[in-house]
Amino acid sequence: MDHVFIEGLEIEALIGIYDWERRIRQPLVFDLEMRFDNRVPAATDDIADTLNYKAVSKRLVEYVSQSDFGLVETLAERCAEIVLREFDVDSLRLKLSKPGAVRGARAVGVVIERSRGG
Ligand SMILES: Nc1nc2c(c(=O)[nH]1)N=C([C@H](O)[C@@H](O)CO)CN2
Repeated sequence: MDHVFIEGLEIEALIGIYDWERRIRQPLVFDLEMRFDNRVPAATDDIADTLNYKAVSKRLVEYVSQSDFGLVETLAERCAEIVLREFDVDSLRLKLSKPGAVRGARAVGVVIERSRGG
């Protein structure tokens, strides 16, 4: 099966469990792999037949920029729900990285895999 992907989408958000984190915005990086049959848009060459990665990115930027969760787990789950509900995607893999959150690590975060209806 094919995928459409978004790699390294950087969005600033209020995120974290510590008091100091509630007063600043931090960069987050999103990587998504969304299952989608690309044969139709390949045959028609029509953007209307695609899973439009620009539209998905725009929606995530809109949502994440105004979010204020404590855990990256919660934000990742909400983002996956939005993509599955609002776009023609049956399943996806989403990696949410929080760069610089742990000294010595380039990034920390979560990877989740979700499908419609489970
Ligand atoms: N599994 C998680 N562990 C931690 C989280 C988190 O969201 N999920 N968050 C923090 C702090 O906010 C941290 O990022 C501050 O450096 C710690 N552990």
